[in-house]
Amino acid sequence: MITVRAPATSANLGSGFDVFGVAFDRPADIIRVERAEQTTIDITGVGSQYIPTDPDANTVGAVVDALDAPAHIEIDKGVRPASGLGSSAASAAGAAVALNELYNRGLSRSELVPIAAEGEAVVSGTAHADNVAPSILGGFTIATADGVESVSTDISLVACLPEIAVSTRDARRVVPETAQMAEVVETVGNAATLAVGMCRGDPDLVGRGMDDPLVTPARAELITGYDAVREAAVDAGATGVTVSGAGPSVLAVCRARDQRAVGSAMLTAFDDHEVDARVYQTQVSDGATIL
Ligand SMILES: Nc1ncnc2c1ncn2[C@@H]1O[C@H](COP(=O)(O)OP(=O)(O)O)[C@@H](O)[C@H]1O
Ligand SMILES: N[C@@H](CCOP(=O)(O)O)C(=O)O
Repeated sequence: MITVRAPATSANLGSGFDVFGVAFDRPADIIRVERAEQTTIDITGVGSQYIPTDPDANTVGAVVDALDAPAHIEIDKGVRPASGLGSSAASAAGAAVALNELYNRGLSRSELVPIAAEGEAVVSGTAHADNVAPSILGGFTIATADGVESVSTDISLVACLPEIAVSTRDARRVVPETAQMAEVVETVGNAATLAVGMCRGDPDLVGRGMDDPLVTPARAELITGYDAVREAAVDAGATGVTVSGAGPSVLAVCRARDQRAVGSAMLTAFDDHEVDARVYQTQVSDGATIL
């Protein structure tokens, strides 16, 4: 049996829609795989009652197919589904790393990224790799059609997960189909600023680079209290705030010393809108680990 811990992730970071991602140190999914004639899936943990065990509907099933690696797969969910914290991706990433090991396929971590992304196509309709890339490789990742880059960095994060469910499939429907050239120019500038900030470990640059005039405003409408939560986080010291992935989690970047205050301010702002929430104080961390 092979056991893998695959972390939660936050995709987009505002200006890097479908491209940027970061790995968290927690929460995480634990994936256990054993060789079998036919693939079967058992699921426990947070939100497991909402996740299909049919391999054709679960993100790990697509990974089994892509690696031709039938197995009995146990998924212990630490990452709540429909959270904006890469729940479906954590399982797919963990399964890709575990099955590659179980069947000695010999693929590199980078080569496993497009394979795990096939799992995302099952649930969201698009094989976007911006969650599976950091869950497999760790760090800050840039995933494009031509490959994936990963940078280790020391950046503190706060993710606030409200008791609201937003499916990635639904949240992709609100993304505008066209953009004005001025919006494209602004987004390119912000994305470049963010990437430099990650390389330098500079929370001010990262926060400045998270602004996005295209996707985030449409997604924010799906999150009760988003504007108040954003404002509260900034007042408490966050250098940047955006929707985590497709939402409903809200992601803040800050200095380590401000993490507690930022988290507390975000919780209070959601509470003011009668939304229960929980907070993860985390930092950009390693990818999937074979235990
Ligand atoms: N292994 C899995 N883990 C989590 N969700 C899964 C898994 N397989 C399929 N799903 C489905 O994917 C959807 C959640 O994925 P998604 O909407 O992308 O949310 P998240 O942002 O948390 O990844 C749910 O409908 C869930 O049933
Ligand atoms: N780029 C995707 C990311 C979805 O992330 P998730 O954590 O919400 O699954 C998108 O924005 O649709």
